[in-house]
Amino acid sequence: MDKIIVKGGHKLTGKVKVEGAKNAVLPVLAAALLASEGKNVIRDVPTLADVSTINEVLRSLHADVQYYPKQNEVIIDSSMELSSEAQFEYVRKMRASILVMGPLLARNGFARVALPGGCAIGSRPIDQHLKGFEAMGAEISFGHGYVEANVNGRLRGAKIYLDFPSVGATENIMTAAALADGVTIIENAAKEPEIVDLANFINEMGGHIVGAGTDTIRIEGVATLSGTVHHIIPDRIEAGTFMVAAAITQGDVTITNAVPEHMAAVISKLEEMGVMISETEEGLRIQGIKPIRSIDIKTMPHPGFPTDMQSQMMALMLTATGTGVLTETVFENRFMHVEEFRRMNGNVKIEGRSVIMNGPSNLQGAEVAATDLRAAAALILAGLASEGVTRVTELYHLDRGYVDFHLKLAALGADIERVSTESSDEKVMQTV
Ligand SMILES: CC(=O)N[C@H]1[C@@H](OP(=O)(O)OP(=O)(O)OC[C@H]2O[C@@H](n3ccc(=O)[nH]c3=O)[C@H](O)[C@@H]2O)O[C@H](CO)[C@@H](O)[C@@H]1O
Ligand SMILES: C=C(OP(=O)(O)O)C(=O)O
Repeated sequence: MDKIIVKGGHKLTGKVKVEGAKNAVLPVLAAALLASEGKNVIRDVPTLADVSTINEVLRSLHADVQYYPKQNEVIIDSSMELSSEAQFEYVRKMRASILVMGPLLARNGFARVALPGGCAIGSRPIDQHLKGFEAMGAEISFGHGYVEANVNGRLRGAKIYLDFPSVGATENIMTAAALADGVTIIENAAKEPEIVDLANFINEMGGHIVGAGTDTIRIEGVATLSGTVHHIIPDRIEAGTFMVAAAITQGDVTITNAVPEHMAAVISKLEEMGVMISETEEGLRIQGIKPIRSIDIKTMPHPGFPTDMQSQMMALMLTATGTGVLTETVFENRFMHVEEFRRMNGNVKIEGRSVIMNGPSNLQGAEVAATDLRAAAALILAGLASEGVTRVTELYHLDRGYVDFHLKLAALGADIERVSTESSDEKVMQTV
């Protein structure tokens, strides 16, 4: 098992490039199954554990998947007859495996997918996905830990109102509707940039989708979709994570390949704390200052403040002066990292769906365990600003969503390394 060992107290400076977005590439790779002709070539694919997992899911469904991690490219041929079953071993590893359900139902008229169940951040039901499939004429049934959707003939276009703008439900319904008979309207749809990327990809395959990025999406079903070449958008959460890394070390970092329009809420909240942010020719420049001000934040669906930046922002808020309140409204249980921050001497307490911080905390290095992938990044960020050495374990969470995180931080000047727990390298760091 690996560990990241970070010694705090170094200002980060320099440039860092963000990868293609994890939350865009997973739905796009799942949606590639819609193509019954030609091959899909997906570019700017980040080399993440989740990408390997979705590739395995697609292969288990009999698609031909060629992965070229060094070229950041995946080529998928899904023109053959596809299997309809996504097994538990994949869905358990990665919830986004549920996103094959829409394409399979559209292509085969039948899909059987293991129920994802809960995870470290909440119960995460899929009722809104299923409500959409049902409205399009599918019959839903459950048994032996699987959910099945079955349609007699083709799916039919329908008007679907989502009770909550769920990202996954919007994506699954959009892919199912892309090959349905007639027009589907999704109301109260999710508006995340990753939804727009998916709609663009489907349109590049020959689909007819308008309105992605607004709360009403109109999908006119087509008879067939064909392979295309698609570039994945940059990862706004990875970019935000490096913005916090710059701010928490009072550093001066330029982030290249970020799309500022995708990050308005994060930029605005960092500026409210006193962090200086400017758009330069090279990218987004972040200059941290000390002291920074405490603020209040509430996570919301896009364009609100993203829940996937909540734990990283909490690390920064711990170093701010005054009282700050961070409220999580998207997931019911995304505060597992709070106890780990307390182990680092963070002055933080949970009250219902909010966390209250009285700062600045005098953060101290400690042994901590990542509880989900953003928590993994957040604990490392807190380590950058702590006195002494922090050791972060359970790094399989980090590997789901960050490419070479410690190497990128080291290139910016962080004192950080990743060791296997069997390694004696750690002893060298323990002397500091
Ligand atoms: C692979 C991917 O893109 N993951 C992202 C996606 O997850 P995901 O697509 O799972 O997130 P959703 O937007 O669907 O979930 C948001 C909330 O809605 C609830 N819900 C969702 C569906 C449903 O049918 N019923 C229901 O009650 C969930 O339990 C959760 O509380 O969006 C989340 C919210 O921005 C991000 O944190 C995840 O990083
Ligand atoms: C919660 C996340 O991802 P997933 O939906 O894949 O668990 C995330 O990216 O922070």
